[in-house]
Amino acid sequence: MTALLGCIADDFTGGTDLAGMLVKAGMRTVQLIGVPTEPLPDDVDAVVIALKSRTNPVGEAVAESLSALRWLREAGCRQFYFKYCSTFDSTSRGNIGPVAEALMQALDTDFTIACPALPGNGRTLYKGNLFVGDVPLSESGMRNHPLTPMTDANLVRVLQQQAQRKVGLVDYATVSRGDAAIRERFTALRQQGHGFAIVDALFNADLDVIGAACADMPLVTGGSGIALGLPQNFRRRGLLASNAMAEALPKTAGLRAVISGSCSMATQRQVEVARASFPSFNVDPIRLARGEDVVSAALDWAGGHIAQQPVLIYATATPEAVRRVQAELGVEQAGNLVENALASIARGLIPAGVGQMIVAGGETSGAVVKALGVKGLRIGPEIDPGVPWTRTLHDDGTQPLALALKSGNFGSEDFFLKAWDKLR
Ligand SMILES: Nc1ncnc2c1ncn2[C@@H]1O[C@H](COP(=O)(O)OP(=O)(O)O)[C@@H](O)[C@H]1O
Ligand SMILES: O=C(O)[C@@H](O)C(=O)COP(=O)(O)O
Repeated sequence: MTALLGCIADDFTGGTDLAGMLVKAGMRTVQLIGVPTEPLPDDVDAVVIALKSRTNPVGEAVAESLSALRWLREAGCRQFYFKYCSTFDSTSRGNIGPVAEALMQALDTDFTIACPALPGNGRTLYKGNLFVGDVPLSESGMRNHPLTPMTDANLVRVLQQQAQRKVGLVDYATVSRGDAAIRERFTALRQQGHGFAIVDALFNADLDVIGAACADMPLVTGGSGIALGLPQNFRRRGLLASNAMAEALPKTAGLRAVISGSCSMATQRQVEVARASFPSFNVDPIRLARGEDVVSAALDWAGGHIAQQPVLIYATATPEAVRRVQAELGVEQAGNLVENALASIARGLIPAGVGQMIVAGGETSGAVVKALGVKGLRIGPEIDPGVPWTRTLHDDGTQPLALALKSGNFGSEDFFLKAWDKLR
């Protein structure tokens, strides 16, 4: 059987978030890192190609996404999904608009939705405005994001800045009337020349209805939430069995480490809580910029602790501290220095016996997964909404690693403490 749903995620934590949702909805799912060269395993219903294209130059992001789409089409997928962040992380240049438009053109379709709603994690949309918990996006911690600060909550406006096609809205009054009403509104928007519909959603039940309304769309774009509504479309058509065992993973042994490069508010709190429970090492960007060998220092330090308990290695800092560092080093250089250092530390921890690793932060996860040479991930049980455990798929006979790629803003305060229990 070939895969039904082919997904392109713009970062690696976003990829596992999406893949975890699909597994929860009963699709056997693998996440592939970058555009693969090998054929797809055959016991798979959905495939997620995870790119690191969220903050790349637009041209690169478009080219990589198109190349992923080509592979997914050759693999026989019937519907395609472009996954971006539930907080719509992007800048006025993109990359959500330009990538979505390039995929639409390649798939010869002139209409799609854009819906980052994820009610389970507090991301809801009303009148086109994205809320994070109780506040509009622009008042949430995302306004201080190191790479993609989000300062406008109105997604019709945000997407319109990045897109050539007209952006319209399917508001909650329509969504609450069900999938037929949503489809009617799609038709009306399309006739008025819109290429995108931002779709309101407040509750998980809305995701099912919106998913049903998108059954015939060649391309759907959104956060991981909307994907929850898509497997049922395949089931209705007799293409997908109920797969209660979709999340089963073999056990993975080994020592435990947490690598955190996210500066999001949820991660700041998780780091604080974990620091009270296990040994921690701070990676300071200024020391990195001075050329100090922080990587070796971190690995030497870890060697002294890791046999007894999990270790935490983090660059996570407050918005004020990040601003100071960025003012001194520049946004890009600061980000790259930290990502490279954390990735080298993660690579050094494997020969030290680490077999279970949590990485916090989307860009950070991208850097770590690349440094570890991971080709793909089999998706397993959920730790918290949007964060599943995964198991690495290597093609070089290396020992598999249990890896949890945690999106910056996801997870409960005690995430780094409790996650290991799900591996028992
Ligand atoms: N102390 C710090 N100063 C400056 N930049 C940092 C610091 N710690 C981490 N970063 C950078 O901030 C960015 C965080 O992005 P990311 O890993 O995607 O986290 P999130 O998932 O929270 O968005 C990365 O590029 C990381 O290297
Ligand atoms: O949709 C989401 O919120 C996540 O899946 C995601 O993409 C988060 O990205 P990072 O915050 O950069 O980890």
